[in-house]
Amino acid sequence: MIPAKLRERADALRELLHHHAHQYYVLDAPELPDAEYDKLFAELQSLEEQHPELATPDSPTRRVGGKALDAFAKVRHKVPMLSIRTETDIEASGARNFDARVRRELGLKEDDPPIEYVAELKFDGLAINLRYEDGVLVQAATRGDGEIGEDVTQNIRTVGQIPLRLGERPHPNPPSEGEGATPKHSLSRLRERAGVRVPPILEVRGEVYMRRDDFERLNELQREKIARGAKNEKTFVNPRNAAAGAVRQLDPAIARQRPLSFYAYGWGEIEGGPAFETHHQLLQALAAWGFPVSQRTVLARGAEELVAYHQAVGRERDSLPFDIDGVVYKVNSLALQKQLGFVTREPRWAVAHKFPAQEQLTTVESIDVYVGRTGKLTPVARLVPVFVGGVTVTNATLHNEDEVHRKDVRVGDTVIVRRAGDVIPEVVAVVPDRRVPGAQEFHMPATCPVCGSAAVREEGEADHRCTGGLFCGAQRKHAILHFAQRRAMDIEGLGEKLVDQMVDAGVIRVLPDLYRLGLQGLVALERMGDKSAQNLLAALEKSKSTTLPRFLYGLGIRHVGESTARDLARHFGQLDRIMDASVEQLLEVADVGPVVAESIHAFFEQPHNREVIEQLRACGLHWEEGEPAVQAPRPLASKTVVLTGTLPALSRDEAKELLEAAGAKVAGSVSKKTDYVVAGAEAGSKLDKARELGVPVLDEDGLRRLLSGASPT
Ligand SMILES: NC(=O)c1ccc[n+]([C@@H]2O[C@H](COP(=O)([O-])OP(=O)(O)OC[C@H]3O[C@@H](n4cnc5c(N)ncnc54)[C@H](O)[C@@H]3O)[C@@H](O)[C@H]2O)c1
Ligand SMILES: [Zn+2]
Repeated sequence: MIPAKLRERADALRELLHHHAHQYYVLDAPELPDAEYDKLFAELQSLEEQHPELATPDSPTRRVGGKALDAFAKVRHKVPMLSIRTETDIEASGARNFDARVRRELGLKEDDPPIEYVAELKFDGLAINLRYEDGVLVQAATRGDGEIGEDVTQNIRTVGQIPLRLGERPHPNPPSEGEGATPKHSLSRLRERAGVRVPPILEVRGEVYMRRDDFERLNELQREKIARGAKNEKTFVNPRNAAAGAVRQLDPAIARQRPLSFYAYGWGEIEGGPAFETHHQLLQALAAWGFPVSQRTVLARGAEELVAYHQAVGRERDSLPFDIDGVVYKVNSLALQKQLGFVTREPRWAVAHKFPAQEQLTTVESIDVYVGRTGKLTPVARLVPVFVGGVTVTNATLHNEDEVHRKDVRVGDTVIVRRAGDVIPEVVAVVPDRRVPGAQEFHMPATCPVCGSAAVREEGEADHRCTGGLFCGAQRKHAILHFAQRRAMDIEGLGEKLVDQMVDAGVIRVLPDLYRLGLQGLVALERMGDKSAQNLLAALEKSKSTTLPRFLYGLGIRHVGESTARDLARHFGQLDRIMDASVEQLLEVADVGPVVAESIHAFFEQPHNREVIEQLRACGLHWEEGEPAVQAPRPLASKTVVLTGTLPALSRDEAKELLEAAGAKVAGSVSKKTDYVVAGAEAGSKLDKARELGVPVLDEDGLRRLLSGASPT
């Protein structure tokens, strides 16, 4: 009799695994990290092995993957698409266990020669079966439950690396360097061999995946869309998920925008064509026919070469441009593969040997806000330390306030953390049913946690920024470098290395410290010779005599580039007038819009920024000041004008320039908001529209009267 407790546990596990497999395979929306799923899976597997009476025919341990979605046409695979047994022991013994098992099953003795394997990367994407008839791609299908998959041909056709037609030319865009390029040697060798013609029926199997850089870019794009208020958009938790979502997308137009890649590693039905003896020969043929085959696929003899491969790939894993979750060993000889055969859902001749998981569960201890060198505020989750992607992670970025709210991350939450490659660790999702009661929603602070200046978020921007650029400790190095650059104060010899050194040594905290340092202070710096110190002092002295536009630009106010600095200087004449200008007054400057005006205003509103400017003046920085420019009359400010047809004397551009100089906005189409339409010869639909809406219509004379401020009619 099996204890009721065990039976209940097995039932509970099956239910849990069913749920999570459905989320993962069918909905592309996993709720748990793979490592967590694997743990539950292994627990059920061992329960069922110890008590075979517990097993049910529909147990997740007996099945491959998920179910095909009804939205897709179903494809019955000619040759089932199986799963691969996972060797969970991530140490060397994983490879040795597999080799020993294979040898045992083949009845080999200890002194029999080592078995030859093909060792491959285990790409973390989505398995696809590509069917070619007479060299033409006719169908692409997902694995589904292994027997029946989904027809995703339309979407797969958008993947550039998948050849649509074989044999005529090499595949259209071979991956650039390193990974993914078809091995040259095998290509040429195969071309020389006789009988490499493409079989009339050929099913190629491989992994559709998304490169990490493509994934990061895609998510960045998604975040921007969400920041701009797009509904129904989301970020993806990992490249596998993004790839699976793209392939199983009902709209091929969307699939086309998702950058996918492909590696071939196997085959299904093959009819006609050359005969192959080994897995490796077939891979080489696939490469010759134009499929991307990984250059990291190697032949290995015996267990120790598998161990070496596992270790070598493990070291390289972070620097690969895509995610892998392990390596796969396959018996090379097709005859031996046949002899070994299959168990329920997996071949006996292959095994997946995993690496440490790149996603793990942990808890958020606090959410801190980090200030970057340009003043950007980034919320960062401090985590209970967790081993993920091969290192211990203690914090993870949350990007920005919207991201925190969208993922709804709160202090105390259990979260999935991902660390892959050299990308900074990220909180990808919260596990909702593990939320502690009373967990508080996160809010971005209103002030910079480093310097206390106001933190603002501009319209249409996702990020909050510190406005205390001149004073903020986080922005110190950046502010000094910006100030010193050639187009600003032009302090020769004050480069990045020196600024790092000065700030790190604590001799410079704010800009004016530069001018107070003196020879002694400089020479005290490591690696600073007398001569360089003298030169730097001279450069600093020289920089004191500058111009208002240079100084303004050097302050590093957000959105104030060189040309805006010039416009501001010309318009106001004096620094104090700029510092005291209201947003409305700033808006009067040509080319200064609301965002720029707000930014300038916010900058000078920070007392610390003003202090720094006063100190700089006290250090002797000076420039010529002038009177504010007399503003040209702008009789057409806030008017909208539409031009149509050909005017007798003025070209379209000239008319536009005159109108804009008078403050008018020149629009491309007529609406109720249009104040005037200026119509010349052969005016078309715009003129009709103006009449229809009752918008006043002027000729060139009328335009001139309008520009002079007189009544146009
Ligand atoms: N997070 C969750 O909730 C959840 C749920 C279900 C499954 N999973 C994850 O899915 C995985 C298990 O399932 P599976 O059956 O899809 O895959 P698997 O681990 O059994 O491996 C088979 C798959 O590996 C892929 N593969 C990559 N490189 C290959 C190569 N060189 N040769 C052959 N195959 C290669 C193919 O897509 C193939 O279908 C586990 O990692 C599990 O954690 C996670
Ligand atoms: Zn700050």
